[in-house]
Amino acid sequence: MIQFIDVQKTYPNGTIALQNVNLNIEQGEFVAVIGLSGAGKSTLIRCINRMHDITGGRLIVDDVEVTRLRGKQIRRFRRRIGMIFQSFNLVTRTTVIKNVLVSFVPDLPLWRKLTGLFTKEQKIKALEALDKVGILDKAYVRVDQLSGGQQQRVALARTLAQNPDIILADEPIASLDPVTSRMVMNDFKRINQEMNISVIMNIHHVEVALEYADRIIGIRKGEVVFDGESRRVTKEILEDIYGGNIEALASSPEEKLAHVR
Ligand SMILES: Nc1ncnc2c1ncn2[C@@H]1O[C@H](COP(=O)(O)OP(=O)(O)OP(=O)(O)O)[C@@H](O)[C@H]1O
Repeated sequence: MIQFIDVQKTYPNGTIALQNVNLNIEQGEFVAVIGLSGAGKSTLIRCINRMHDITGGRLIVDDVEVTRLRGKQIRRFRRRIGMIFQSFNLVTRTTVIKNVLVSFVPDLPLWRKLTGLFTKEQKIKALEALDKVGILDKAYVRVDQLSGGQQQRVALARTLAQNPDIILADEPIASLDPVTSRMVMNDFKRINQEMNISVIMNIHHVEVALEYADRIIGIRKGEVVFDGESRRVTKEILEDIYGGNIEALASSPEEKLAHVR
């Protein structure tokens, strides 16, 4: 379980990114964090694996007080938490399988990871992870020959090979077209349901968030202004989260917000 207790985050320049955040996220939940640009979505997600340090309150992940972790403890802790970025963060000039194998040697320098020798067992695990996201046939293809959606699946496979309890996804579909976005979201959903991995996703596409996530956390100016099941989200709630400006959410709000009552 992930617990935010009165969490505050103020950046060194004085920007208050999070305030009074209280949340409990159970193992296996699929949570989407939504809100305007600058609301604090990324900060909230990145505090969970200590990419950012909170400046007030407490953050507890499965009984571990995250702020108390030091050095190696942080690295060990992060191995249980996969992270997916908008930009995929892959080494594009090498093969898919090498990118996945990287997850087995998190503490080595990059050049060792890429030249490193891996055991048969690790290779099998890497191939299994690629199979889970449907790109086993691309294992020996160079990453720069893949589409954006396929690259995001490689990133997902790399995270899966790490055997995480939690996957944090920071705008994972922001650079993908709508069809590919759905394929990647289907992967997230399947992984969440079949492997009971918690997914906490920061996402701009409200209609996708409502369709795929079980729970929505709405953030405005660093505060949680909505926290509840996706099916309970109404236009009024969206107006509250987005400061009354839901037309700005989409070029065609009627279509995009079709799931909202
Ligand atoms: N490293 C930083 N130093 C100072 N201020 C920051 C830093 N990172 C983010 N901020 C500020 O903190 C606030 C929250 O930013 P954050 O990136 O969490 O928002 P967001 O909701 O994820 O936005 P977006 O959707 O545009 O990515 C913003 O005002 C932002 O300018």
